Amino acid sequence: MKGKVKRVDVHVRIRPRVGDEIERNDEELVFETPMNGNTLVVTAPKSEVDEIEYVEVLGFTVPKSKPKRRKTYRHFASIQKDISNATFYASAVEPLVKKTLTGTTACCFAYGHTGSGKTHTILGYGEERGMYDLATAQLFSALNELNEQKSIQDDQLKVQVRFNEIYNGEVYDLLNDSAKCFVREDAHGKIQIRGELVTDEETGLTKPSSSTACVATSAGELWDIVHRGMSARSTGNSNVHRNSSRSHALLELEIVTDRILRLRESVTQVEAALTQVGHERDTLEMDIFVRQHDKVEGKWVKKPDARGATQEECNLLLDLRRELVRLDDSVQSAHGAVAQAKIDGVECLGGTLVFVDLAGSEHAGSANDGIVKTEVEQQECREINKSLSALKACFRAHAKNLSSTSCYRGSKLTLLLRDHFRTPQATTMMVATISPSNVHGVQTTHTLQYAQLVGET
Ligand SMILES: Nc1ncnc2c1ncn2[C@@H]1O[C@H](COP(=O)(O)OP(=O)(O)OP(=O)(O)O)[C@@H](O)[C@H]1O
Repeated sequence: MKGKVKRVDVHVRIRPRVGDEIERNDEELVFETPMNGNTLVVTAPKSEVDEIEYVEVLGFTVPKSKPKRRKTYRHFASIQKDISNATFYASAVEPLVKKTLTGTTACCFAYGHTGSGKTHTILGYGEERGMYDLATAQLFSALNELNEQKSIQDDQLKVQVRFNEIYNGEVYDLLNDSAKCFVREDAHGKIQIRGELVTDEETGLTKPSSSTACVATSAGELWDIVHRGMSARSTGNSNVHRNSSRSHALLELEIVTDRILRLRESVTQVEAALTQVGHERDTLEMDIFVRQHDKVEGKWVKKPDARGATQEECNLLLDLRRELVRLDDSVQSAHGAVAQAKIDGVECLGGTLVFVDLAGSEHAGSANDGIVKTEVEQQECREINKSLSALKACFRAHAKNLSSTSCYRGSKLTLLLRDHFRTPQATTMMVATISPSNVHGVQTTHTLQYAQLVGET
């Protein structure tokens, strides 16, 4: 059932009936896959509401229009029914891990309504190993082989993990007790997730703490880190009582070495010093300016008797400006050292695999869809819709290789994904999970409509 490979591949995964669906003996939707398996035709079972009803319109008796029982969805890379996780992995995720091992970025999205099989696919259950597990096993098997040829400890390949949750337009660090984070663009246009401002006791420099990044040297260690994040996701923190099905979870796995991590830390240190000195210079220049001017009707007007800066101030300004130029050079060379270490290292260094578990598709309807919702739930709906629309626009930009970055500003989710999507040769796939039960027919329609829009990019 495999189809053509595109930059954004959408795989539909249909699970068997489970639990209540079997007990209630739910009727099943009929799935057909004509046209090389890229198209899915879904037919709902016939029911009483399908009996033709007649209504009076302008004095004429006409049949009442009904929602169609048979719907067609196109543009899928594959449609897979009742298959094991291992089979799904081999066809849809293994190629992404291979891409990561060439040093580029691969993103894997999971979308579907609550209970449709996202967790079963991504995390697995019991004997059924999930995508995280199978992917990390494949990653570490390749890294261990490469590490055997490396005698220097600093160059041993490891995996750096970041795990964040986006709920109601805010970002939370799942590896730091769900602490709230801030998304910023640094001076080089890179997206950074930052925590609160902290003062370094040794240097006295104030800098934002970065979001937690844990380093794993084996698949077992990585699995423990992922589990820690998953349990933070299900419990939330004391300030925010959120429901994981209404949030997006973003797990980033990057291939690194101690050498790269140390060089990056030195970049952060120099950048913090640059910011501090820049701040001192700006404050001094502003003090001089304010002393020389009066504010008249909202405008700054130079005082007739304004005196220039003192000799001491001039000297200090000169020193600060010289220091800024020196630090700017240091930042450039620190960045250069990181880039060089990547070039000197193995091909896979910097390769990144990103898993995104999207909010349940049942929350992506209209905030006022007739179902009674609290104000918080309506706000959650609006945020989910906003982020999914922005994501769709970014998939489109990604597929067309567009250079514009404006679509990524549409939501925190897309802002966090921006650098991944824009990595040269980055690839993306989405798994849309659905249940065969007719009871979930409406949610299945939502999932497939969104999946089709993404697939046609
Ligand atoms: N492909 C599958 N084969 C067999 N059972 C499955 C499959 N997918 C899901 N299930 C079963 O269906 C049930 C619901 O699946 P799962 O928990 O993965 O849904 P979910 O979409 O992650 O829901 P939630 O958003 O609540 O976490 C589970 O008992 C799971 O084992």
